[in-house]
Amino acid sequence: MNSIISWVGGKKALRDLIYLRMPKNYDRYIEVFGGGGWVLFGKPPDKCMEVYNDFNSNLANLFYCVKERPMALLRELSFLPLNSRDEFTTLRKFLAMEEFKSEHLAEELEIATHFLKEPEAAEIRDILMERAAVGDVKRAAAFYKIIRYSYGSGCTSYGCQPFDIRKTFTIIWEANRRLKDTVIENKDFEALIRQYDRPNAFFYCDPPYFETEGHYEVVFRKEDHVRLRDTLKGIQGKFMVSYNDCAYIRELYQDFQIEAVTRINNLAQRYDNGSEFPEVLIANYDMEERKKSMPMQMNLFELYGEQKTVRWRGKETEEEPQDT
Ligand SMILES: C[S@@+](CC[C@H](N)C(=O)[O-])C[C@H]1O[C@@H](n2cnc3c(N)ncnc32)[C@H](O)[C@@H]1O
Repeated sequence: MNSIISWVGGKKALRDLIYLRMPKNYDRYIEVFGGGGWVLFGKPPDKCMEVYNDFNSNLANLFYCVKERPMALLRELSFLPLNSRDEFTTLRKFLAMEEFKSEHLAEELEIATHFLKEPEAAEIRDILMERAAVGDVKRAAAFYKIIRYSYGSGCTSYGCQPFDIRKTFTIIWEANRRLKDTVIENKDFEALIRQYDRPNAFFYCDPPYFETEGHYEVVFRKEDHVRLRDTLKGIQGKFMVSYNDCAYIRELYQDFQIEAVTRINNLAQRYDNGSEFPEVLIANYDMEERKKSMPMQMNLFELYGEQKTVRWRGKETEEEPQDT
């Protein structure tokens, strides 16, 4: 199925290539940089443990509410018609907390600060803030509308295309069923990977692309690319990372299997028919293992957007001619 939202960097166009390159066996699937969750939504639920994570608390809260509070979310959405720029601006302010007042939260924080000494007070404040971050139906509805109505789902400018949000209710119900057994997390990638790492874990990582980090609300610095590589380097489980194809990322992951793939560039496609975007898939296991165990005709999948394969042999890499 499709995700309930478009998301900058969403992997709709790449996900068939990704499924083919996943490990044959794993007993927990963790989507570390969840975003719109396109890869997760496109595959049948894993029988094993499945985790969706994103450090953006609005996103994690939205998916949490779709999973746990679908009725309340739908009620909130149908009470909130939004078809004008003014309403869009109001919702943005609401999300930026400029107009968001949770009386109970404020009171709880005040009590914690008044009656406890530091560092205990800080610890309790963190717990309260973390709890407030998920399960907030009003915020989830506002965020969902912002995405649906903003230009290119970028959440910053009004898309000017009036449409009835109630038409999307069916997909919210579908998503509710799809997420039934999925754990929703709102953590920084390093804490998440450490928490879920086991020998049979599989982490799919789709971080902000190198030099396009600014497209997201959550700050991702250049050092974070190195921190991600270092975290993954030491894990017991398997990982796959998707990135834009560039020298910096190839150098950073030179000790792993790197495969070049291309997909249609959705934005450029509007102006330049047929434009493709070069990307890489990187893994600490053999990405061919699933394909090798499939019947020959499955290789038809590879006709989609594939340029060349770089095979990984320990530290040595070797370019192979294009698959035909
Ligand atoms: C390329 S997008 C993921 C797109 C997703 N795969 C999809 O198909 O929709 C990258 C995501 O990483 C999230 N992110 C940024 N910094 C993060 C961090 N430190 N830990 C976890 N997630 C982070 C962003 O909020 C963003 O949603």
